[in-house]
Amino acid sequence: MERKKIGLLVMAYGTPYKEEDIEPYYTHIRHGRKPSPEALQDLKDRYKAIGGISPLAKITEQQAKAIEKKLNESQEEYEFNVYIGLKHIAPFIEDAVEQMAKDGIEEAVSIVLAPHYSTFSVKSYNGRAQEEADKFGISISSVESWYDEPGFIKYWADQIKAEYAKMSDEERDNAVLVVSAHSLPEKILQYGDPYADQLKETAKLISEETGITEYALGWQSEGNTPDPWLGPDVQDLTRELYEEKGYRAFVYAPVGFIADHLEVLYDNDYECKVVCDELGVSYYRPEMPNVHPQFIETLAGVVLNKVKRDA
Ligand SMILES: CC1=C(CCC(=O)O)c2cc3nc(cc4[nH]c(cc5[nH]c(cc1n2)c(C)c5CCC(=O)O)c(CCC(=O)O)c4C)C(CCC(=O)O)=C3C
Ligand SMILES: [Fe+2]
Repeated sequence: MERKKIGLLVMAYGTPYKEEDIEPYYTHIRHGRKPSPEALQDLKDRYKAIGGISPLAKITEQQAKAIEKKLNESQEEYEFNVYIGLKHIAPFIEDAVEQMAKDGIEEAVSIVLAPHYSTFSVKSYNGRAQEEADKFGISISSVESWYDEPGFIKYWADQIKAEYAKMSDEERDNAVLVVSAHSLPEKILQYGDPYADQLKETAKLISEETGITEYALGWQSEGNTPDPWLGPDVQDLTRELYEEKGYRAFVYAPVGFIADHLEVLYDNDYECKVVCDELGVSYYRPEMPNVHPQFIETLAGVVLNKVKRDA
């Protein structure tokens, strides 16, 4: 039987490919307003600190390819053709949809490489994809979130347990798990955005799966704007937890992200580590999902279920 052709739109944040891309990328994030020279230099310095440029571009591509491969191996009804569409750098979401149209794709499914839904993130990705697809008469069904998928929870639970296994007994008895996601402006809560509740649910499921009851929710990587952002920030939270509970080991699980990139390699591995070093406590950070088979299988499953449900 001939397989039905489906476009698989994998959307992600995007990252500069080389140093010269940093300014236009940052300008795009800021809705077309150029960053100040100081802010630009600060961002360049952070990329330099993680090795010059982010490994994210390569990882996003590997993830997209791996999901496509897994999907095409796991069933015979559909043939998935993957397209990467990025939010802040080429190939933009619109470029990917246009390419689908050129390739004769009529039906597509999309997924964002971020687990939690918010009006700031997933809604805007899906909206851009939908709008472009309408121009070409492509029908796209979009996955909205996958923060509570058992395979995703199991991924994190396994990695977290592996970190706890590295601890001395003394550390393990005095350890805390800090579960975090990218902060967003606090005003999202006024509109009933599910983002914060979804992070809470991810943390609860991980706690149930690992049996770790000492955990706290935090937010990280907040932007440089005058309005209030969701807190507590993971660095402040680290100090607070240390002062109030005297924990000796901190395990950071940035579950709002799924790859090694700036927010994890700098904001966790450098900034949180500095605080831990200052307090004299140990720093642990489980490996990010990247192309771990358990993780890829989970996302492929989510996509396939979406296609079957909407078929
Ligand atoms: C919710 C969310 C996710 C997770 C969901 C998703 O993945 O969609 C995410 C991921 C990412 N964010 C990334 C990079 C950046 N985000 C920035 C700034 C901002 N992010 C925001 C939100 C998010 N961001 C917001 C509200 C701003 C402020 C904008 C403003 O000014 O109004 C800035 C500007 C400088 C700074 O603030 O640091 C940079 C460089 C990278 C790539 C890292 C790499 O290259 O390795 C990734 C994966
Ligand atoms: Fe961001």
